[in-house]
Amino acid sequence: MLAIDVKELRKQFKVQKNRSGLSGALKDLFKREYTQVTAVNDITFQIPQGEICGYIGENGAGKSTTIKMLTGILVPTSGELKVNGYVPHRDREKFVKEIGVVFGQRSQLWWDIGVIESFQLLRKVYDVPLNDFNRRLDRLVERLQLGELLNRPVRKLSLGQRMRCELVASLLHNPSIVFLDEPTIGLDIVVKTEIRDFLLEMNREEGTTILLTTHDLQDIEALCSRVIMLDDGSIIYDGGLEELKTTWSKGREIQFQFGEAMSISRLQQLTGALNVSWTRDNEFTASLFVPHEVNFSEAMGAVVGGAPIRDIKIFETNTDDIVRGIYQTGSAEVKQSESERLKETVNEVEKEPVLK
Ligand SMILES: Nc1ncnc2c1ncn2[C@@H]1O[C@H](COP(=O)(O)OP(=O)(O)OP(=O)(O)O)[C@@H](O)[C@H]1O
Repeated sequence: MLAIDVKELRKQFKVQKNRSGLSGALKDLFKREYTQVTAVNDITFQIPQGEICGYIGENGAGKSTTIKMLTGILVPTSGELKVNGYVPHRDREKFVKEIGVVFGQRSQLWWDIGVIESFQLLRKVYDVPLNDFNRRLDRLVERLQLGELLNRPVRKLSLGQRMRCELVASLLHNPSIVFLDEPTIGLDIVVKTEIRDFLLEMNREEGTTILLTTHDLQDIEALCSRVIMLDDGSIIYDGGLEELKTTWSKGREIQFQFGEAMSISRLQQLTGALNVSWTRDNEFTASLFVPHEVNFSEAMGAVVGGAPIRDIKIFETNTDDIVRGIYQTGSAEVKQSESERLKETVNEVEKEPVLK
């Protein structure tokens, strides 16, 4: 059975229009006008059990709305949706026992009471047998080092401490699917790493399926083999993270610092017929973009063998840049070749006066 099975899922919100000015406000009083916002636009995807999948997109792309439908908080406008075989908004009572949810920006713990009391209340909500609860709580408390925090009220915890408690709260009933909406938001790198390690371990040992929403692509790199990317309510990419990186990074950039001044025509002479492109930073420094289809050592050898070199730096395109590029074009399909882009840069540089 699939953990998550979504077909043509859509969510539209009816939003009241506000007309401008006093007369507009008066008109609004007597006759309201509404407009439709399509937050999620006929998306289809499946997640097998035991997978950790990243769900990413710019602000307002529709991530939280999807998670809210998957967890039964919102009713879809149309489409089909099954989580562990249940229709979330219909089978809520049975369904909630199988899922854990963490909304990084909201707490499921009671603010003024001790953490342990919140956990005990959640045991009652989820109807967890006392022995199972105690066993699981002991393990989680030890693993996430919460021992000293259990009797403190939630309002007195730091953000990192609270987030570790939120995770425990979402896992006390041993769910097989966990939805994490920005679980590392605002945390320092130490706590982020602890949480990532814990999630990986839980996935490995217990086979827990995780759907993770985040703006921190290092969360995705550390945890997810697959990523679903959303733009304006539609899925624009669904596949492996490595595949996304190779398809989109297009190649590598080598920055050369030369021992003598180099003109753009001399640089181009060095690499001859190779399908690479140059960007000249100043008279002694230039960057060479080598697309994946060009042999990297051949390109490097052509330059090193033909000009005096002082220093070389090699840059891989990082995931943040790749994803930013996709967000900007709004599609993981339509893309301008990186080498074409860099050729344009060279043309612009050529037009500039040569630095002396
Ligand atoms: N209750 C609502 N009523 C009206 N519009 C809504 C409602 N909830 C969300 N929207 C709209 O739906 C769209 C998607 O919002 P959503 O919160 O799902 O995006 P998101 O990808 O989670 O963004 P963020 O990264 O900022 O949390 C936005 O245009 C938002 O304004």
